[in-house]
Amino acid sequence: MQQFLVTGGAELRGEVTISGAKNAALPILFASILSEGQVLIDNVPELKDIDTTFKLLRQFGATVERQGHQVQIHAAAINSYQASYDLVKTMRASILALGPLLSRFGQAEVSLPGGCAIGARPVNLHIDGLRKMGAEITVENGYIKARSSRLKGAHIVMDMVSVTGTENLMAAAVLASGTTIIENAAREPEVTDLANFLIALGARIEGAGTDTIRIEGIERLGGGQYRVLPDRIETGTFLVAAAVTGGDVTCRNTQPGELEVVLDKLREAGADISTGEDWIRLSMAGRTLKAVQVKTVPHPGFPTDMQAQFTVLNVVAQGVGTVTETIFENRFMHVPELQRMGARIQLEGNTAVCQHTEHLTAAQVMATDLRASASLVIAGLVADGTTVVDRIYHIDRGYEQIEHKLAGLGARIERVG
Ligand SMILES: CC(=O)N[C@H]1[C@@H](OP(=O)(O)OP(=O)(O)OC[C@H]2O[C@@H](n3ccc(=O)[nH]c3=O)[C@H](O)[C@@H]2O)O[C@H](CO)[C@@H](O)[C@@H]1O
Ligand SMILES: C=C(OP(=O)(O)O)C(=O)O
Repeated sequence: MQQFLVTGGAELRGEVTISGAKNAALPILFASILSEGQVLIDNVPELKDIDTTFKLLRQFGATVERQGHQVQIHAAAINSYQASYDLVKTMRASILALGPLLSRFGQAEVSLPGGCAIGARPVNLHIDGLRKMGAEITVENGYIKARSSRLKGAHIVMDMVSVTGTENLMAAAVLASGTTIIENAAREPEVTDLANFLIALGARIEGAGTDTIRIEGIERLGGGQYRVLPDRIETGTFLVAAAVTGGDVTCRNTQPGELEVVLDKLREAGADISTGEDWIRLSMAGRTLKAVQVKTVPHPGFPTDMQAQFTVLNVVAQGVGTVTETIFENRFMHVPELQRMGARIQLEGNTAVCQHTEHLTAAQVMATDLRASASLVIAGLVADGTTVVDRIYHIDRGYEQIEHKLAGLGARIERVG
């Protein structure tokens, strides 16, 4: 099994190019099933999760061709409607096949994704919404089995804000008959990106990015081209890495407007931040890093996908900081690993109370999920000695070439095994 060896002590300096957003590329790739034509998608990151999505799309019968960050998909001839457990278990976002398959072909069988390290992560909202649109759905032998004649537009009020739930229902509604209104919809930029992709293919969608989305169903969706938005979580991860190492890093090919809360928290932590249309520069320039209080909430609030990284920031910073997780019930698996590196963190319910730790020390630590892994790498960048991060297949799910990008900024990091 591969590991990262991270030797602490180097200040990160220089420029890094941000990849396309995993969490936008995944729903967009799955939603291309809705189109009878050829779809060309650009800025698709090279990630394990994207490879898994290609495998699923090919199993359904679509043709998928990738050239670097460009992907061409043709889903004219689908001949299988099943997303099997062996692939779904490696990537929960496979649930995003459900709405598009059902909406275009009237049938879908998707393995229940099950829980993961960060929580139970049920998919009841996806199922309830599709039922409201007329689907017959049973859950048997670990599979969601859905059938329908043409889906019908519906008024859906989501009980909770769900990102992939909103995406699945919005995508399904594109080919439904009549109008669908989704209330209490997720407002994440990735939801808006999916809507913009579908609109580029001819869909009629209004309100994406607000909590009420209105979709007028159409008969068929044509081909088209689209460019995936930059990854705001990858951007935030590099900015935190720059901040804790006392560095000066410019992220290129990103969108500052998607990261407002994260940038505000970094400024509050003492970083000097400047931005342009598609870049963000963070400079510590001898400034003192100060602990901050963060609480995860749906967009436009502080993203749960950034809390593990801010836990490390708070440990390195002066003072006492808190990180409160309100989205997932078990997203603190990085805490015991950071404690093994000497981090002074106490868990009080859903809050991690972080105290300034003068010296983090290298240790062998284990990645448990994607962002937890990123936080361990960041901790390794400031720890005394060489940290060994195990099970880095988690990090490969969502960070493109992280070791090369970090090394380009002066980090001492090596992939072994
Ligand atoms: C591929 C992708 O985009 N993943 C993101 C997506 O995950 P994902 O879309 O899976 O997360 P959700 O927004 O659905 O989850 C939010 C909360 O709603 C609950 N819930 C969700 C659906 C449901 O049917 N029932 C239910 O109870 C979840 O357990 C969780 O407590 O949004 C999360 C929250 O921003 C991010 O951390 C993930 O990176
Ligand atoms: C939790 C994440 O992804 P997923 O929903 O695919 O598990 C993430 O991107 O941090």
